[in-house]
Amino acid sequence: MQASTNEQSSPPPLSTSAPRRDSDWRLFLRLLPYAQPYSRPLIIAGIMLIPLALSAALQPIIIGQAISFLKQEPSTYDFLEGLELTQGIDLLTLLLFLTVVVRFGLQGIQGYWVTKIGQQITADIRQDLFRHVTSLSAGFFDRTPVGKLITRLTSDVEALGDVFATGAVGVVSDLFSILVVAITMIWTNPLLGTMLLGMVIPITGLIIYFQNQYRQANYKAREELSALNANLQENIVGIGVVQIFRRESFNSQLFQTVNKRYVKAVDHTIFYDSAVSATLEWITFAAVAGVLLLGGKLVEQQQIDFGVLATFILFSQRVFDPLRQLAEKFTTIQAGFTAVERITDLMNQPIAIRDPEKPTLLPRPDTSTAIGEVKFSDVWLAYKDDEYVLQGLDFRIKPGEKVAIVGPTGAGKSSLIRLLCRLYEASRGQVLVDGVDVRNLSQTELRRHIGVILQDGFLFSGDVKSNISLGEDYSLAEIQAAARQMNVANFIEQLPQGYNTELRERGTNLSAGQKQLLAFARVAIRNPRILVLDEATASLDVGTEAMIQTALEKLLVNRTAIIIAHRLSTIRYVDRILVLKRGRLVEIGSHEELLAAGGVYASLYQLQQLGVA
Ligand SMILES: Nc1ncnc2c1ncn2[C@@H]1O[C@H](COP(=O)(O)OP(=O)(O)OP(=O)(O)O)[C@@H](O)[C@H]1O
Repeated sequence: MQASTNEQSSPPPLSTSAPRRDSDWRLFLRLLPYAQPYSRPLIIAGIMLIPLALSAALQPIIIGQAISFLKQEPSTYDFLEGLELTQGIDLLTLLLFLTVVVRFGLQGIQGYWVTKIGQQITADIRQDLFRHVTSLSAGFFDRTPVGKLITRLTSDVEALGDVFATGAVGVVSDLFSILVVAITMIWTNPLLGTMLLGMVIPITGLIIYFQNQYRQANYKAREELSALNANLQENIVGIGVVQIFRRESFNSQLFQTVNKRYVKAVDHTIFYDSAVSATLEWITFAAVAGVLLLGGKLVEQQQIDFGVLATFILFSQRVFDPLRQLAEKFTTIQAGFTAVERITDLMNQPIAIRDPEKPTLLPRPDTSTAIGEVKFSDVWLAYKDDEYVLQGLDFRIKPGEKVAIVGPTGAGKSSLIRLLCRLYEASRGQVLVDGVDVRNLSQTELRRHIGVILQDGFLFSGDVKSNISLGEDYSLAEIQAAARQMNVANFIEQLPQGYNTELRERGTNLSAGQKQLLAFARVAIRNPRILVLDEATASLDVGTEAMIQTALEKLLVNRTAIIIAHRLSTIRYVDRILVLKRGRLVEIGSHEELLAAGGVYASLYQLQQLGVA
């Protein structure tokens, strides 16, 4: 099977400056699958909107009726006629009180419910996003700054959560209220009703315009925030280098530039946010003035009563009330939509390296066949289109063989290992483990059988025990056995809480050698058939290195091993040496053979002997 193109070079990067803007409706639809599990409570919350909106629309009518009733106007409803003054007023007060109870009661319950569901939906999205991001290929992480990813996983998801938490999702009920109030107004007095609605429509248009502008500005602001976080993250992770090279003030200036860009972007969002609030402020007063002007004339001409006029003055506030509410929730909602855009952008990142539908299993060890064979068959790799960093690699490593890979820096040693572990996929050719193409194996199966020890043994925050087991089901006895085998048991037992001692994130409370030995124990417990060591013995003192060498010798027994080493003196014990140069395999042979051949290896060796390289 030959892969035709290099998959990892094709996926689009996370979008940056130019916002790819979807309509609100399409964004809303993307959220729907998350809402589905909560459809029942959401429908009940939706039904609650009906009495809520009705009571909002009824209140101005009841107050208008009270005025009409007091003035004994013809527009008084039939059921009030014939009642005594106190009786009628009591009845209307009771009705008003009922609408108030319905509104406050239901609004509270509905708000609580929706917020709670919203938080659950947000948590589901966060969980999905985490799962997706951790499945993305190494290529994606190579081109995406960590700070940007963290922003999307934290503050973007949080911005979405805020839509629910701040009750901004209540705009649905606000919009429904506008509809009910509009119908009631037309039914009460078509002329005044039409006039008020005539004002609502262009204002809604204006608000939509400002909303769009706000969204664009907000997208930009979020991008700048990502850049800010990426810069921060880089400085914190690289603090050692920053301080040693006295780059503090230079980096501070760089940070200031990013910081200023962020402030500028946020300024734009504030402008559109204020524009909406200001528009609604004056329109409400303009509407009351309009009703007074037109309504006053109608009263004069005795076309309507005072009660109706009072009803419409209240309506003119009520109809803009939901719009005002919308404006208040507007920032949160737009930030929420921006967040959905950015979250879906991340969700849409294709998972470049997938497990096959029907994965093959690696042959199990039995007495007749040895396991741990590695074969590269005409393998090419380009990180970027057509820039091949590995070219036509063709070799076979026998089960149990110890092979070193050497070559000048940038020759492609680490890239070769990435292909073997399928962190990247070959642009052309096949990588086979025990005769099976790595693309036909599940990643779990492949990586279970390859133990990798990197230069910097990364430690997770957690105790020593869990840093060896890495969440898999090993008993304490097994963990202790692995630690003993790798000469690290004594050290662990001397720690304050032994195997339960908490290690700090990135293992800064351990020395490089101790971290290395823990990494050995982590691999030893898994008993892989192939061992990969990437510069594992670099940067250690002589004593620790001796300890590591003994541990390593034990680890190498009955396993295939591939060792990348710069210091050629450390790899004399290997069976064969593969020499890479500019992505090509230029020499293969034992130490003695290669020295005798007088090629690349021999000159590298001589340079190292002289202490030049
Ligand atoms: N993620 C990547 N994206 C693009 N190019 C890369 C990437 N990783 C490595 N390269 C390029 O591929 C080439 C081989 O790199 P690789 O890290 O495999 O070399 P190496 O032999 O392991 O080097 P060193 O000994 O310095 O670790 C280099 O030219 C490098 O610039």
